[in-house]
Amino acid sequence: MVIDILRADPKIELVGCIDKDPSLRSVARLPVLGDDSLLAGLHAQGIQHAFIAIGSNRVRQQLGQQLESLGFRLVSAISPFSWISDSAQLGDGVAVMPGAVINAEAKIGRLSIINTGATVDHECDIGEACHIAPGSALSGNVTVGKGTFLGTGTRVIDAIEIGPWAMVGAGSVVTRPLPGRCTAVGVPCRVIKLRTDD
Ligand SMILES: CC(=O)SCCNC(=O)CCNC(=O)[C@H](O)C(C)(C)COP(=O)(O)OP(=O)(O)OC[C@H]1O[C@@H](n2cnc3c(N)ncnc32)[C@H](O)[C@@H]1OP(=O)(O)O
Repeated sequence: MVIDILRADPKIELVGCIDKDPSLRSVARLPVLGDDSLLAGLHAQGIQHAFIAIGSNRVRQQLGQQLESLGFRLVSAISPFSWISDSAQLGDGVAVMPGAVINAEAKIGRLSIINTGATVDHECDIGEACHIAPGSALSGNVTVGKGTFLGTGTRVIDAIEIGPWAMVGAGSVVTRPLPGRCTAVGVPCRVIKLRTDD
């Protein structure tokens, strides 16, 4: 999906993917150049930009720090079929997939994913390395802490606060604040686990 979006951007020339699987030759017709050990050399050869297309919020956040410490700048992959308000603010390295809508004065933290058809309404504040899965709908003034995952079709009523590294099950309707590092599911959404991991 990210390759499709980046290919549609005339300012971007894709040179290849990095992957830890040595048997992988290409992804969506883009060659796999090798594993992470190539990164420093690629940067030295003049490749200045990278995008991290990894689903795990924690791994994406860690790789973001690693790439920036090597000197890469993180580009964003914004689908031309999404809609983003002029007054919204997006951090570096975000993915905004087709059909996503980001409304007025919303903030999207670096390395977050706003997936297919998800809507983030006015003045929402989404932290770093979050994933708002397909078809989710966040009403106005919702705050989502860093690293949090909202499963497919999550609904959140307005002005709710969800803590960092939370996991919200697909189809949940969040009507009360949720603590950090919880797993919560259902309609209405209830906490079923408090975790120590990210
Ligand atoms: C483009 C893309 O593909 S983006 C990826 C999109 N992916 C998703 O949206 C996946 C979302 N993931 C889920 O909903 C998962 O079920 C999770 C994260 C909530 C599961 O968390 P786990 O900690 O593994 O929970 P587990 O599977 O053990 O289930 C615990 C209980 O919650 C229930 N449960 C799990 N998910 C849900 C859900 N979405 N809604 C309601 N109940 C649920 C289970 O039935 C189980 O109930 P039981 O104890 O009565 O049997």
